[in-house]
Amino acid sequence: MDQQKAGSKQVSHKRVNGSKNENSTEFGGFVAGSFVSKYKKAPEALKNFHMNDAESELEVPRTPMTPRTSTTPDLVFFLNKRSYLGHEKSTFHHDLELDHRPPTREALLPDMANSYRLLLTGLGEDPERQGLLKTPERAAKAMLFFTKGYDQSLEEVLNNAIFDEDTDEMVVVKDIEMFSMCEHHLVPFYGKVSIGYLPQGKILGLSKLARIVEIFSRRLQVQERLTKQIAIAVMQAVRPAGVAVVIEGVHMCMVMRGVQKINSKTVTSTMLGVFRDDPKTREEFLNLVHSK
Ligand SMILES: Nc1nc2c(ncn2[C@@H]2O[C@H](COP(=O)(O)OP(=O)(O)OP(=O)(O)O)[C@@H](O)[C@H]2O)c(=O)[nH]1
Repeated sequence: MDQQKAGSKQVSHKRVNGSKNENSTEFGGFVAGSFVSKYKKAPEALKNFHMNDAESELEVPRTPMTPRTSTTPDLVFFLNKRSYLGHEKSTFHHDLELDHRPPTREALLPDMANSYRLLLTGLGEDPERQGLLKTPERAAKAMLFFTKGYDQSLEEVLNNAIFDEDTDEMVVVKDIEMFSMCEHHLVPFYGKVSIGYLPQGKILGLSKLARIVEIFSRRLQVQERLTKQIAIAVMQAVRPAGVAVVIEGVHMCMVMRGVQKINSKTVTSTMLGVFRDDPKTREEFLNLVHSK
């Protein structure tokens, strides 16, 4: 993953004419209703599952909140439908491509693989032919990797890499590579994320900005929500005077199928706090993002 981020650039730049507005963060506006109310119809195990406070605060409407199976044996049982397997017994444990911590969703793999087997049959393929024999398992693992962000929390990812620093200069990390999955077609969209914030006494470990991108991009997404979630997470992590996020994305659902526009790019932005209120601060950020 670190290799993946090798192309990202960090810029620290003095703020010019940026006025602070302590009361202007819009962060609270995105807080959605409780987890339980979203899963009213879910089985008991799911209803009783509690996200940690940090993550639930980050949720915006329509965000899928996949339970984190690592800490909830009952939930693993529910998802696995057959029996609860401790992680230590799982044959997938060392095989899974998740790099952030021991895999937690391996209990899903058999059911997911069966679904892929059905899919292959639906396509008119023979899942028993040699080339496809292991495809359902491979595809299931790949899908878990593409959505590994459901298994991550902001708190864990930040790992306390928040430092007291007497600075109010703009920090920008730009061109962070991003890979996500379109929630409408289950095909990838990818692009670059640029994040800026104006610290007020606290700064964030630089790599953590890229890790925040991973938490929210490795899910089923729409680009608008992804942009907003990243901004809110940075706001929550260091309570800066403002956060700006710009994403430029290419959606394979518009390239490989459908309207088939191979050169189109989608640009989304979220501006919070001083970036929203002060045009000069916003302009400074956008200039830094667009500079070579
Ligand atoms: N706003 C937004 N739309 C997205 C995103 N990803 C995919 N879409 C759109 O989701 C829409 C789904 O539209 P539908 O008409 O229900 O599906 P469809 O028949 O597959 O649409 P076409 O892609 O136009 O063929 C399409 O317009 C996609 O371009 C995203 O990140 N943000």
